[in-house]
Parts: sequence; C-alpha cells; structure tokens
Amino acid sequence: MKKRRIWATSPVYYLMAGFMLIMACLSFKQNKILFAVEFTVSVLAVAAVVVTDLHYRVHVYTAIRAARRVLSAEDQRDFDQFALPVAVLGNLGDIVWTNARFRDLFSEDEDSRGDNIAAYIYPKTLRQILSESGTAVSYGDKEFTAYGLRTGSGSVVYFVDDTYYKQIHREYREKRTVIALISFDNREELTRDSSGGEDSRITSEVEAVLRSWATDTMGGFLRRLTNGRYMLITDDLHIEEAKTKRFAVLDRVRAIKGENNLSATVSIGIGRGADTATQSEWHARQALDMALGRGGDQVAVHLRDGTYEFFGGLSKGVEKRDKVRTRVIAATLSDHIKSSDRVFIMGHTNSDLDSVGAAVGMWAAVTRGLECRASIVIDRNRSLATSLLNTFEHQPEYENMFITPQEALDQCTQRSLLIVVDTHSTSFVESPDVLRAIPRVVVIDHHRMMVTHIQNAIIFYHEPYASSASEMVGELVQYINGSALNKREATALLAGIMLDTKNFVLKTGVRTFEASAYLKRRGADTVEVKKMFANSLDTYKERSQLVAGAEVYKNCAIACSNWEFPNVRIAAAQAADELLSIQNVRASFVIFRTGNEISISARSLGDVNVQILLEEFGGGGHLNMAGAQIKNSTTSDVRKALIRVLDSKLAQASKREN
Ligand SMILES: Nc1ncnc2c1ncn2[C@@H]1O[C@@H]2COP(=O)(O)O[C@H]3[C@@H](O)[C@H](n4cnc5c(N)ncnc54)O[C@@H]3COP(=O)(O)O[C@H]2[C@H]1O
Ligand SMILES: [Mn+2]
Repeated sequence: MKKRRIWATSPVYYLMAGFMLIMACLSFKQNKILFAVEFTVSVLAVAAVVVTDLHYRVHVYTAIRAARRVLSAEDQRDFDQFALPVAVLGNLGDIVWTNARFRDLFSEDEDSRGDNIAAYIYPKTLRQILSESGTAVSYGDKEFTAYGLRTGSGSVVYFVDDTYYKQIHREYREKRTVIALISFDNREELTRDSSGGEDSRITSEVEAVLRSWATDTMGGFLRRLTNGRYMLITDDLHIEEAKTKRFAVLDRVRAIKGENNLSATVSIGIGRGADTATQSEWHARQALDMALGRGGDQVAVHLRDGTYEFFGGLSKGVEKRDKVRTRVIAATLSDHIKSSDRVFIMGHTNSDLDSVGAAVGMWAAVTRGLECRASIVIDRNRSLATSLLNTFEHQPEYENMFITPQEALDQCTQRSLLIVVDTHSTSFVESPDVLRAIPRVVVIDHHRMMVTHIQNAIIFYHEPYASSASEMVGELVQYINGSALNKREATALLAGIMLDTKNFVLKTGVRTFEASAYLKRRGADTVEVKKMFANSLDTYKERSQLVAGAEVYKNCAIACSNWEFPNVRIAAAQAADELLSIQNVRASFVIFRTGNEISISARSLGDVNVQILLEEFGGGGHLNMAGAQIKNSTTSDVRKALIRVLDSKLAQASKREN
C-alpha cells in the first residue's frame, strides 16, 4: 500500500519557477529589457523555492534531533514494543519518531520520519484529533480511532485498531430487519368496470413484479396481507441500495396497464432504523399512511429520528374516494358539533377564496343545519378573498360571523370545537395560537400530506384527490343538512372550487361537478364568482410586469419581484398561472416580497411535482400548485437557492420521459 505523499514544498512551485526561467530565456530575442526583468524575477523565484525547501528540511532534522534528546535510548526501546501504534510529532505535525507497531501498520518499513502526519489521517486533521477524544480514521483497509495529546514541543498521537468492531457494527446495521408495507393503490379503479378476469390478471401481474423485486433485488420475501396490501421483510442494506436506484420498482409497476390504459401504482411505507421488528412495522404503517396521503405512487421512508424521506409521487393519482366515507364523517362530525358549546372554523393564513368559501360553507352547516353557534376565525388584513368577505358585510344574519384570532382566544373554552379547513399544517393555519388553545380539532383538507401535520385531530378528513376544500365541504353539507346553504353561501363554495381548479381545468373530477351541481341547485351564481376574480387595473399591470420580467431556466419560468404593492400575492399567483401558458415551460415560480418574508408561488402542468420542490423551502401544496414562505432572506438569495434546488432535485421531481 502506498502512503499518500505530502510534499514540504510542492513540486508545482519548482515547475513554475523553472517554467518562468525558460520563458525569460525565450523572450531574449524579442526584447532585451523585458528579458532582463523576467530573468531577474525568475531567478529570485527559483531561489525562494529552494530556500523554503531547505529551511523545512533543516527544521525537520532539528526536530528529530530534539526528539532523540526527549526520549532516552531505553525509553525508545520500551516504547517501541508498545502494543498500539504511536507517532511523536513536531509542532507542525511532522513525524519525528514512530514505534514498531506504527511502522508495521502504516509505513511498511519505509521511514516515515519527516513526513507530515496529515498523509496518514487524511481527510481528518491533526487539530481535530487533538481536540476530540477519539477520532475515527481509516488507512488502507484498516480502521482506527485516533487519540492525541499535546506535549511541550509537539504532540503524540496513538491509534486503536478497531477494524473488527467497526465491521461488525456496520454489518449489524446493514443486516437489521426492515419491514415495508406495500399497497396496490388503484386496484379497484383499474378493474371497476371490467370482467373478473381482468381483475385477477392485473393483480397477479402487480404481485409478480413485487414478488420478484422482493426476492431478487431486495433479498427478502413478500407476504400478501388483505385487500391489495403486502408486507415485505428485508434488511437495511437492501433498502439503501434501492434508494440509490430511487425505487425503480415504482416504474415497473407503472408499466402495467389496465383496459383503459390506466397505469397501476403502488405505495410503499418503510420503517427504517427501528430497534425492534414491532417498531419497524409500526413505522412502516405510519409511512404508508403518509405516502397514501401524498397522492400515492410513491415510497415514504420513516427514519430513525422520526423524519421522512420520499421517492416518486409524480403521477396525478386517480380519483379514489367513496361516498360512504363522506357520509360516515358527516355523521361523526355532526355528533361532535352537537356536543360542543361553540364551534370555531379556521382556514390557512393569507386566506383565499377556497379557504374562506369552505369556512363559510361549514359555518352554514353548523349554524343553520345543526343550530349550533359558530364563528370563522380570520385575519382580514391578510386575506386575499376580500371581495368574498365584502359580500357578507353589513348583513344582519351574518353579524359576528367573522372574528379575529384574538377574539377567538378570548371566547373559546375547553368544550369548544375547532374545524380547520384547507390546510393540515400546524404552521400554515391562520392562527397557531388558536390551534393550541382548543383541544378538540377536526381537519378537512385536500393538500398533499406534509410531515408537519396536525396530530391528534379527532377527525382527520383528508382527501388528496379532491379538487378543493370547498368541494369537500360542499359534499359534507349535503349529508349534514341538504338545505342549510343559501344562495350567497353556495356562491362562496363555488368560488372556492373555481379558484382551485382554475375554472374546472385542473384536478377536476366527477365529484367536482357533482358538488358544483348541488351548489348550483342551491342558487350559486357563476357571474358573481367571475366578479370576485376581477382585478384592479393596478394589479393587472403589476402581474403583466412580473410575467414580462421572467427568465427561463431548465424549462422553468422564474420571475422575481423586489417591490411590494397591494395585492402582490394575487398578482404573483396569477402571474405564476399565466407563465405556464408559455411554450416549453413545464413549471413556473414567482418569487416576491411580502413584509419581512419572501414568498414563492409555484405552478406546473403536472409533469413536475412542485410540492416536492417547495418542500425544500418548508412549503407545500399540491403536485401542480404549491407555495412557500421564507423568513429573513432576500429575493435574490431565494432565487439562487431555487436554482440550486432545481439543479439537484428537478430530475427527481419530474416524470421520466419515456
Ligand atoms: N407554507 C406552506 N405550507 C403548506 N402549503 C402551502 C404553504 N404555502 C403555500 N401553500 C399552498 O400552496 C398552494 C399555492 O399557494 P399560492 O399562494 O401560490 O396560490 C394560492 C393563492 O395565492 C391563489 N390565489 C388566491 N386568490 C387568487 C385569485 N384571485 N386569482 C388567482 N389565484 C389566486 O390560489 C392558490 C390557492 O391554492 P391552495 O390554497 O389550494 O394551495 C396553496 C397553499 O395552500
Ligand atoms: Mn387555499
């Protein structure tokens, strides 16, 4: 084994000095004066390099002599027999003396005196070894823990060879049992209208892919549980390997197609780093819930520290809900509402038409449908839905419908109920204080599941396949009390649906139209909705400016705005929508300033998952519409960070071209 050589004076300096000298001689013919100057400089350079080198050699030599004086001949002999490798160093880290064991393990009889210790401990440094108690160092195929102590004129370093233990430790970690739970996401949807034969064909194809993956690639085995669920038992090393291939099994499953050319998809939850198999299975279950909550077709890995890693998740997901669940939730929710002294309803910060629309719908269901007292908690100054809020202004029947977070804190009791709509994140709600103050919480949301979701909700009604929170509330209301909504409230819900579907273009499913039809029957007015979307001329101009200033990077349009104006959020959201209509743009990002925060509004046409990209900034949302807010930063820093994220994550967040 060759040791890594560290030169006292880099040979590059010799070469450079020599090169300068040659260049000087070459210029002799052209210009005498230039030659004279160059020649003098290069001779000085050569001299400097030689002097430095000599100086260093002399230093090492004296250091070695000094060390001889420190250790007597007997000392040296005794130390030489010491079982651990030891090196005595001068104050620059140069080796002045080594014992036999050191020579055995490190230098193979070559004299290592005069070398710098850095050559043996790279990439660790001597300073590190001296300041820590035990530094892991590897040399060749051996592993050591190095300890150092400072002496009067240098230091002593000794090494404990723990190759064996480290190997066992690594093996133990790699061989640790890991349990993964797999769910065939869309078996029912794929085979709903087909013959029984089709069902068993697709199921057995998916099962064959999973089985071969489990045994051939993952070195484990697969067991079928009930209802399109499987359990895979494997070890940590194989999970690590599958990770580097980004769980290619997802693609293999996606290649299986049903009759109407729909792809089969699976979701996998993995419990990694658990101490026991029981714990691993529990973590796998949590991870699978997480994967399904984010739209399926992906892998969620639960790590030791309770965080998650995600892979895949690039398909839009098929509509997968059943009305039975909605009916059951409506019944349970009604019971909880009736047993509360008061109901508070709260959306997300910077509330928009969807969160206010859903809140208004819920308010009507509670007050008119169930005759309980309810209020909507909202910060009007931050709302983007002022046009909608104004339609409820100065109407006696809506008096005290909207209250501020402070009023809610004053009025709530331990028997109050909080219904959170259009978000499930603890930090993105209108008021985290209100969330903390009320013990019983119900969540109704349609965004892709975030890791920071509200825990311990008594009802967590989460449908990533629904177009909007308003659609979900529109369905619930029908089961709570079909005649609870009047024209104005139905219009508010319809506005929410139309905002989130961009007028029934994106994420629009069968049930979106069903809910809209119900709202229409209750008198919803589409012209009123259109009016709520109308902008002032100023907002329109600002939005055009944002679009005009955009740059395109890797097929992503990025626009930046440094100045703040009223309605900047709406202008930015609309600019992001609009940038998507430019040719070859797959995703758009608008970065803008709001108070002391920088916000990003991101959109995509569906083949880039912008939620995954904005998670890097602590944001969230959907596959094709997401947002994030960054504190204490500047637009140009955020732009740079975004470009970095695009460089490293865009490939992962985009569908592979095939
Ligand atoms: N820190 C965070 N954590 C978790 N999720 C986060 C987040 N920051 C943002 N999001 C989510 O990302 C989505 C996109 O936000 P954005 O503000 O760009 O876009 C918003 C909103 O600004 C925009 N919008 C509001 N009024 C509008 C109008 N009049 N015209 C057009 N767009 C409008 O429509 C979008 C509605 O999207 P939606 O509420 O479903 O989902 C939102 C938001 O809930
Ligand atoms: Mn919203």
